Amino acid sequence: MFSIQERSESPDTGAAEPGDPHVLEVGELTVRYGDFTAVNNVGFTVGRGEIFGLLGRNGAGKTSTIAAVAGLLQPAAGHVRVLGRQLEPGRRGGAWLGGALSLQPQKTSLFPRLQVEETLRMWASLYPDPRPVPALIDELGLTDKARTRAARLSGGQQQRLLLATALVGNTPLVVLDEPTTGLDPHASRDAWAVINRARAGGTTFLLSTHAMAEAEERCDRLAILHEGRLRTSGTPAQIVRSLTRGSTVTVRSSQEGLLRAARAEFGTDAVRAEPGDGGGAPRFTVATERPERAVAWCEERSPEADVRLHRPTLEDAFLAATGTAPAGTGTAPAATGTGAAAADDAPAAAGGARAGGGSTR
Ligand SMILES: Nc1ncnc2c1ncn2[C@@H]1O[C@H](COP(=O)(O)OP(=O)(O)OP(=O)(O)O)[C@@H](O)[C@H]1O
Repeated sequence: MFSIQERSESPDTGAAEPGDPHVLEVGELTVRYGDFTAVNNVGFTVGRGEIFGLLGRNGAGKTSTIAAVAGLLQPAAGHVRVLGRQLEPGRRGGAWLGGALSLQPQKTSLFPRLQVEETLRMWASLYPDPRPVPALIDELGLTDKARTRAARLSGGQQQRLLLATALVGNTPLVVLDEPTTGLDPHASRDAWAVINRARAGGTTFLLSTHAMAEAEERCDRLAILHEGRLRTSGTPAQIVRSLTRGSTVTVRSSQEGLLRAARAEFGTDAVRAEPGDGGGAPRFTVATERPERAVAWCEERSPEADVRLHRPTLEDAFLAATGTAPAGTGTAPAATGTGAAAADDAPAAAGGARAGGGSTR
């Protein structure tokens, strides 16, 4: 999280240059704090109307990247272009104030004595073409709190107010740092509905999140940062495909000879005995492009077996990209890169579209 207190008085935006398809272009971005490099040569682009998510472990450099994009800190190297216009070196927050970009502030930036509506009117006054405040309050489910002071809101309500302060600017690019953290599932869904409506109107989003399921479902493209470097980027499906081994069937059974029979049926490379986990019967996994067939085979051979099908998720890919994945999750070694996962032909077996083409570095 970050503060938005540092900002320039001088607007620094301009129309996108003809032929520039990107609302945001980040190139070779490096952010240092003293001797420490928090962001190391990171580059990505975000197209008009996209929702682009930044993922990474705590301390990976997401907030530092966002702060540099918003012009809140001066990068040690690299460039940030918003609507085709490069932020001038040394100028902080220029694009933000000029109406090209708005940024979700952190909770400590709320004035505790200002009411919800007052807060939003104050933020709206900073932008050239703000959204109508009452409608936004309604969209975010804060109508009955419109005259409540910020300090009296619950944590989740404050989070919704912060999202509203970013959206009220009606800017082409909106930057959100963990927008749904602390929201209950209903509020989170409402927040995404608001984001999606803004996107349908042409707004572009750059956001950071730790919510893997949300990122997989809601973001058009993602970048995973690891220790300040860009580990991989692409659509959620591309990233899952490039970093996981495809679907895995886990079988727990004491039946004599089942492991040997499974190896004969599915191949020795596909069947892996798993170390004992203290949970009773021995386990093995079958990595397969046709998991339903493997499930049916195991259940027929060993009716008492505990057979579970695991389709790879973005969380598996994230774990593979940023650390060690637990056994049996079907993750491929991180270094295997694009195309490591086998495509699932059967629709029921597909853990998402198998688009391919994600870039893994
Ligand atoms: N002002 C600062 N001075 C020194 N080091 C900093 C400063 N801000 C961040 N860092 C360091 O830079 C690294 C990246 O921090 P950053 O806040 O960008 O990570 P993050 O990915 O947003 O993490 P989180 O998910 O925990 O919010 C961390 O090691 C952090 O300690």
